[in-house]
Amino acid sequence: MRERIVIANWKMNGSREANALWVSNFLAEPVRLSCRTVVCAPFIYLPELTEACRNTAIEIGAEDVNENASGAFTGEVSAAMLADFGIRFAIVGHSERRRLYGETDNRVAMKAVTLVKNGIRPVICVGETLEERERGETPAVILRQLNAVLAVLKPESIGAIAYEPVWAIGTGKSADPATAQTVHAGIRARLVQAAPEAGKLTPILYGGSVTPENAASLFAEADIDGALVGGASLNAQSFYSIGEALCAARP
Ligand SMILES: O=C(CO)COP(=O)(O)O
Repeated sequence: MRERIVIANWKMNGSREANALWVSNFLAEPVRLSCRTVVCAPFIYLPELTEACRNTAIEIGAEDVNENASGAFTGEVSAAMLADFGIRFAIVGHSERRRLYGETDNRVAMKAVTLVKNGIRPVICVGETLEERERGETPAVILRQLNAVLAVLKPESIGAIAYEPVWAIGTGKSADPATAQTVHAGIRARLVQAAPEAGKLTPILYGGSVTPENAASLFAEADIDGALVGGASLNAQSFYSIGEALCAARP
């Protein structure tokens, strides 16, 4: 069976005090979620969060990584450094990184490779802009982003693919479940083409204005195996509710 995962992407939010409160609020929920639960946070908080979540159901991930092993890259963090702190997941290719910092498909693929080399599961984001969708380019854009990764990694090395339509991120306008499922099915088909067995097992997450209200309808779709949650993940109870919806949809 495919793994189910909910991932919080806190982006550039949080404080030591707010993070500690988040963890205690999440752990105060009486039932432990049966799906994998990951919190991706800014680099500086990762060691403290890792300690706070040791022996709990929460795993800690990074929001990005540098593609190089080490050297003169001022301000950057390598995969080996993340591994040194026991980090098991990292997001790469988030649309904010692609758009604001000019990350190319190839650079995203290199980041995924360095993570795998260091035993960290890459969560690879793909997604089209509104203009690309309106021009009917969604399948081609997703395939281009996915192919760059599949050129250097086998599907079994990919921790998860996250489909995040850029127009749905932070807008309150989630993709409707059928629209998301169509893209997820296309991603699944490409993964299976690359590896007939392993491709069936790669979790494909949806991200973009996921809330406790719309989560269940998204998770009812056959190829939506979880969520990458931004805004709603800043509230521990909301993020827990999204996890609950996933566990209920795929017991
Ligand atoms: O970018 C996202 C997660 O990586 C989605 O953000 P929102 O859930 O705030 O739309």
